[in-house]
Amino acid sequence: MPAVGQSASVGRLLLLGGGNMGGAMLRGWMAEGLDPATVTVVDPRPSETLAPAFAAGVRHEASIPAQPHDVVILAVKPQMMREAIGALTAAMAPDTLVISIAAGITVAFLEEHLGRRPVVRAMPNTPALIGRGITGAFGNALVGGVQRATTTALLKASGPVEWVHSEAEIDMVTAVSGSGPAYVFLMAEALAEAGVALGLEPALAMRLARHTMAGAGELMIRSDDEPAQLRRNVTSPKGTTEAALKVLSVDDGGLKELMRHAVDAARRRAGELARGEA
Ligand SMILES: NC(=O)C1=CN([C@@H]2O[C@H](COP(=O)(O)OP(=O)(O)OC[C@H]3O[C@@H](n4cnc5c(N)ncnc54)[C@H](OP(=O)(O)O)[C@@H]3O)[C@@H](O)[C@H]2O)C=CC1
Ligand SMILES: O=C(O)[C@@H]1CCC=N1
Repeated sequence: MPAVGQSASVGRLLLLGGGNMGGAMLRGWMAEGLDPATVTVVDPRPSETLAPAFAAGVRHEASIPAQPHDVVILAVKPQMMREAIGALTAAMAPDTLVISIAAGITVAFLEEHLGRRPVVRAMPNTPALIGRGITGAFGNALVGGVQRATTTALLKASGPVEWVHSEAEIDMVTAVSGSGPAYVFLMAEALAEAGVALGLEPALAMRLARHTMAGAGELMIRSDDEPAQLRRNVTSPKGTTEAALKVLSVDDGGLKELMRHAVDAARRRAGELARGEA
């Protein structure tokens, strides 16, 4: 799969929503060599982090331009989607590929408002900001090999792309990896706060927590061992880790059960967003 900058098939690209995720994706494409002149960002108030992209030649529009694009990426909040895509068909041809990253927004909703066309639901996550994300993707029946290759070329600038077989799985991906970075950051906050409670100086406790989370994360990616084995490697019999893990109860309930509840709440929330609940 060529990098997006070498892919001739991407064509003219319209990014609707230049916020956190839209901006992160745009920076990834530019880092991979995508020609800035092929990209238009539509956002009345785009993130300031997009200023270098605009300076490099990415076009900025406050409203949807009436010129057809080959690929449209929807990166506005789910609650804004209906309003934001109202005039979008003016920027599309019948075969324009639509890629939505909005949590909960269904293929059926997009087909209803944009017509029957190739539609991909994708779910990236914020480590995309540093090219270390992971994205789940699902395409409707009109997404064939060409559209799949274009989508993969665009999404893999943020990290690996995992195509799933059913749309329901996208809500599950959202709950696990889309929202997942927040769970990791909460764990870092909790670890640092626990260190402070023991008596460590706060800045030191936070450095210890950040590096521990980041180092353990990197080890999980680079090691051939499963996370459970990496955990066992830290846990000396009758040692300090064992004492802590008894409190976290890793094997029967505890953190694992809490995580199941949390992830299920995220998945159910995706369903509420799909039903248009605020
Ligand atoms: N943040 C995350 O971790 C992830 C988010 N997502 C999904 O990505 C999407 C965007 O999220 P995120 O980037 O965090 O949100 P942001 O609020 O950072 O970005 C959305 C951008 O869209 C702009 N906007 C609002 N209305 C319109 C409109 N009518 N036309 C064009 N642009 C508009 C917003 O402007 P203004 O701020 O002025 O309203 C903002 O700049 C969401 O659907 C979310 O579900 C997916 C994966 C991870
Ligand atoms: O919280 C949200 O709804 C979005 C989708 C996944 C991560 N952030």
